[in-house]
Amino acid sequence: MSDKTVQALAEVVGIPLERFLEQLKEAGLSATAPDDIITEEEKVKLLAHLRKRHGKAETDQEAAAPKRITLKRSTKTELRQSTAPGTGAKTVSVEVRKQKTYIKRSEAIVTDEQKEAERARQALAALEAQKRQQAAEEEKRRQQEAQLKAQAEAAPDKPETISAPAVEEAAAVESKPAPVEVVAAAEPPAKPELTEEERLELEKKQRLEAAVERNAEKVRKAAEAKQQTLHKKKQEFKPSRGPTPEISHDSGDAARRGKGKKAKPGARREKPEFEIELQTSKHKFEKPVAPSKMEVTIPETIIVSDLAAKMNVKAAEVIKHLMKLGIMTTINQPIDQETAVILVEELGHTAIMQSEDDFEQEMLAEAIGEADDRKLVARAPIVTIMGHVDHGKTSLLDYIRKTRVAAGEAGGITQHIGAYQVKTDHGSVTFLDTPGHAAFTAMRARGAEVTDIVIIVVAADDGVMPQTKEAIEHARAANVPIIVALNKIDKPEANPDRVMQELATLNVVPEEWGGDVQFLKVSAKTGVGIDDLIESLIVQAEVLELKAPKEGTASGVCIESRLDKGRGAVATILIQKGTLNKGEFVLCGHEYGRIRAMFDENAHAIKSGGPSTPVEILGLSGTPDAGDEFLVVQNERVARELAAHREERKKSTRQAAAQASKLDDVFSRMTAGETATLNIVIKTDVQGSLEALRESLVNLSTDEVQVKCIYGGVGGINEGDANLALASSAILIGFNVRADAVARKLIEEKDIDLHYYSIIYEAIDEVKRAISGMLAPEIQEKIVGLAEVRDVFRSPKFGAIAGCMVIDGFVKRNLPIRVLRDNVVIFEGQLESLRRFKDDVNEVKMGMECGIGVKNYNDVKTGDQIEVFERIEVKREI
Ligand SMILES: Nc1nc2c(ncn2[C@@H]2O[C@H](COP(=O)(O)OP(=O)(O)OP(=O)(O)O)[C@@H](O)[C@H]2O)c(=O)[nH]1
Repeated sequence: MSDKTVQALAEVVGIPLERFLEQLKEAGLSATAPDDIITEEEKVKLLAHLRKRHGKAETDQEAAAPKRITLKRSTKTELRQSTAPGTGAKTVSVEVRKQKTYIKRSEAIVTDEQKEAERARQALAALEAQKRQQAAEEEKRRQQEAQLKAQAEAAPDKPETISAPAVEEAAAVESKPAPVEVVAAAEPPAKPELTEEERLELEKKQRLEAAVERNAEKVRKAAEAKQQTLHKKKQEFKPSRGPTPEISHDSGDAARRGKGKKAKPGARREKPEFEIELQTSKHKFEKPVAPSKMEVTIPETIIVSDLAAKMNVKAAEVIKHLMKLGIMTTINQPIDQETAVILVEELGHTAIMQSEDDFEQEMLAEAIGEADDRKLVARAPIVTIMGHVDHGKTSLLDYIRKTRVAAGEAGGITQHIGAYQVKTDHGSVTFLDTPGHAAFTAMRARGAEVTDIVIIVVAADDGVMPQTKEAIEHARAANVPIIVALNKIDKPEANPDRVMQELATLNVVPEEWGGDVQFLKVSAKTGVGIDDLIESLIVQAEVLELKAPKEGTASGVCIESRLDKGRGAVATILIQKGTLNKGEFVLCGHEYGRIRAMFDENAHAIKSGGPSTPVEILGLSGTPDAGDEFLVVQNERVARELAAHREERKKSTRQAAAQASKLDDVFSRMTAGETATLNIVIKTDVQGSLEALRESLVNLSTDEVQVKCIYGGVGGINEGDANLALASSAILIGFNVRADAVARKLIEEKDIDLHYYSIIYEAIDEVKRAISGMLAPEIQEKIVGLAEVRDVFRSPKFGAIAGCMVIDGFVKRNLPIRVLRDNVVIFEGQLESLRRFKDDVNEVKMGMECGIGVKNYNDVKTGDQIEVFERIEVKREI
């Protein structure tokens, strides 16, 4: 818009010039003469002034009107109230005050937003009015120009006529409406001032509206889509879902009818939105149309229910499939990895075989955090002393400890921690102070191959004895080099040569006779030859090139542990690798903890220990077993998790671990090319049977399988025998002997394959069948009960009657029995009588007392055991 003079503008808006000039003055503009130019800015200023004047008046008017009226009313009433009987009525006056506030509706409902919208609307209207005004002005101007042009063309020399239109215009101005209306008409052009501040707001508003519109569109589309999906799903599920629309319809009715009543479940579905919600949530799970294929990780053994859970199927389903595979299981039974893999693949999934050690290895890698490529240094040999009873094992250990370890110690021997280290000029030797092969084998059975060298102590005055043989066999089974100490050499009756000969017959041949075993003549009493013995140990260690890393985190094995009243769990551990420091977190078996304190064998507190050092540690959560492996871990979390994992693994692999030493498995292992050796541990009642049985069984060896007698002995089966069988993956054969209680527990726990025989041919036949794979129907003996003889009564009518307590299973009148003395079978036969008190009975159960008369046997003694057994035919399957 172009700038105009005051006069021209007064004419345009139709206001007399004087009044216009007055208004300009009021607005504070500089223009005072009719010919002064009014700029755009000034126009805006003027109109703002005019609008202000107009608006204020309105506001004042409105302000005068009341916006809220509050009415108050109070009413007073009297109440007559009767009190206690006979006291008359009481009058209470009650005043009720009511207050009501009326708010002017327009005021009440005009919110800020509405005000805003109103303002924007006004601004918009002003703009439009301004536009219209401009268009009208333009039109008028054009008309005037056209008129002037026409006049100029008609009389070009008559300038007076030019004023004529101006007069007309002035007259027209005079006839213009009242000034108020002028102001009103003039107001729209004044609106541009509003746009300065409010245009932004207007734009904002417009943007907002556009956004709202867009959003509304989106919501509409989403709702449509939802509706369509819902419809589609309804169509899909209609046959199985039943009359959903009807339900919805009914529910609507129910809701309408039952307002205020207890709503029926369907009644809540009145709102369509909610119905959509409900329906969609119902159909969130889409029924899979194709079987889903998943990857199932399978550990070495897995419980049926766990496997089912991994495949998202019911356990019954897994059991059913296992039955199809010919395997009868229960929900809590473990199955081996191979079976599980077959099953998983049959069900269409992918099986991933996972080693139990995988997790442990991962955890250990995290725990140790370093590859074992550490620098190796020479370490002290770890020595175990074995031998027959009273041949001087303890004396030898004591002598060495006294003279070597305690030398220089003020109080002499301080304590026994299960191991100690001896320092010599040539090097150190670590002795495990747990004499006897039982402890040695027990450690081995737990998988701890700790010992580097075994010293077999043989009393030179006594010679080779049963336990000497056992010790030799145990050392051989462990593949550990032997050094023989011919002890008690100080005794006049000592005859080392004879002992050497005896040992030679056992294939322990002295070096001086061309063999490979060092023999040393010693005396644990006088100390003769002890230095030489230690030197031999060091030489042997050098030959073995015993090395271990000295740097880095420590690992090793637990030698022994105990619970101390004041100190808690105390464990002696032998460090095999690295350096152990006080304050580190260790995991030992399934115990763990931070080393609170560490001591050497002299009870001196120490801060660290290197390879082959035995130390006593405090701080473990419990007492680990001898033979448990220990290692340093980074933190308690790793220690705890690994401990829990080990505990779990111990449970689940108990059965699987022992399967390797089953007689039944020999043939399958042979054909699978896995092993060609059948290890046997034999215990018999007499030496004669042992020799006969051992020879017969060893002679069964073929080109394909070698039957190896790890150990044979006379007497009942004890814990050591069971441990040896376990450590050597051997089967246990008891010929006319039985396992004692401790051994039985171990056999049961570790599922060691134990076979009892009373006829040599039976034993030979069974082993023969096992290694040739001939699986004939088998008569198996099953021990059903065991009774202990507590007292023996003599009766003239029945002979000897054993007063017994049934300690296991049950005793049945008509089943065959055996009488055992010191776990050796001394009689086999039948029961003559079975009585409870004075009544003859057929069966007596565990925990009950009874009187047993053994047919044709009167030599029953207190402490004997009566074993009841039955023979059952077992159909064997390939
Ligand atoms: N004269 C003599 N006696 C010895 C010698 N060594 C041990 N003895 C004695 O032999 C007996 C048994 O010795 P121990 O050290 O208890 O024998 P052990 O092999 O440890 O016996 P167990 O622990 O029962 O298996 C003790 O009375 C010792 O004093 C020795 O070199 N010379």
